[in-house]
Amino acid sequence: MKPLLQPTESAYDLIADTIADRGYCVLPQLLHANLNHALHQRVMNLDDDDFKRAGIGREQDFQLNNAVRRDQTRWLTPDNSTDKAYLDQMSEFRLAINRRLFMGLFDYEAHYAHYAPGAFYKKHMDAFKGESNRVLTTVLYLNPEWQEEDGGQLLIYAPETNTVIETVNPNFGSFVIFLSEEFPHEVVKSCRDRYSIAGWFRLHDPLQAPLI
Ligand SMILES: O=C(O)CCC(=O)C(=O)O
Ligand SMILES: [Fe+2]
Repeated sequence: MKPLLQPTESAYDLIADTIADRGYCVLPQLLHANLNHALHQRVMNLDDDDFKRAGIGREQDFQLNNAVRRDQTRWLTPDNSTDKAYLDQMSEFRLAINRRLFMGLFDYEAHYAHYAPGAFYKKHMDAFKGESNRVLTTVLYLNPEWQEEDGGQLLIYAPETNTVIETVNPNFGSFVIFLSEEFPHEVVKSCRDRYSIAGWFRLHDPLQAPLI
């Protein structure tokens, strides 16, 4: 894919200010329309076999897993040109946020997620302080013509409470960013096939390979 111009510097300014202020940010659009469309094509062309049932942390217990989440996932890899275009864009995003917020974001990992009709992901945290190096979560939604009654909303809760502060419909091109260690969230039961890319910016883990 050709290099993409979006997002603009002023979009990054807005995102950084909002994260610094509230810890999360919901954008109706972020990426270039061509990239959103390419990612949509890509996820629609993946076979069921390409996806794996998602697990929770290191927990391998099927019953428990099944009660908490029912989505299927597949990691993005740079050997696919569309995945690479998205990962490159997120690399630019990472540097833009680091320049503004000095968060020291080191790398990024992301997977496509498919919620079949009836699938959900119960209230959870993406990371716990000191236990993980995931610090900033992103979600890009790839669902044209989503209707309120299709369900599948992302609910974001105020830190350490049962109060929903944001309800996000998984509309095509919408992009959500939140501090992984601060905000409990859940995906309510989806009545339609629901597609997204969930990703996490991480800090450097000093126990892993040393920095060169
Ligand atoms: O798809 C979403 O709206 C959120 C997914 C999520 O919470 C996760 O994969 O950890
Ligand atoms: Fe999550």
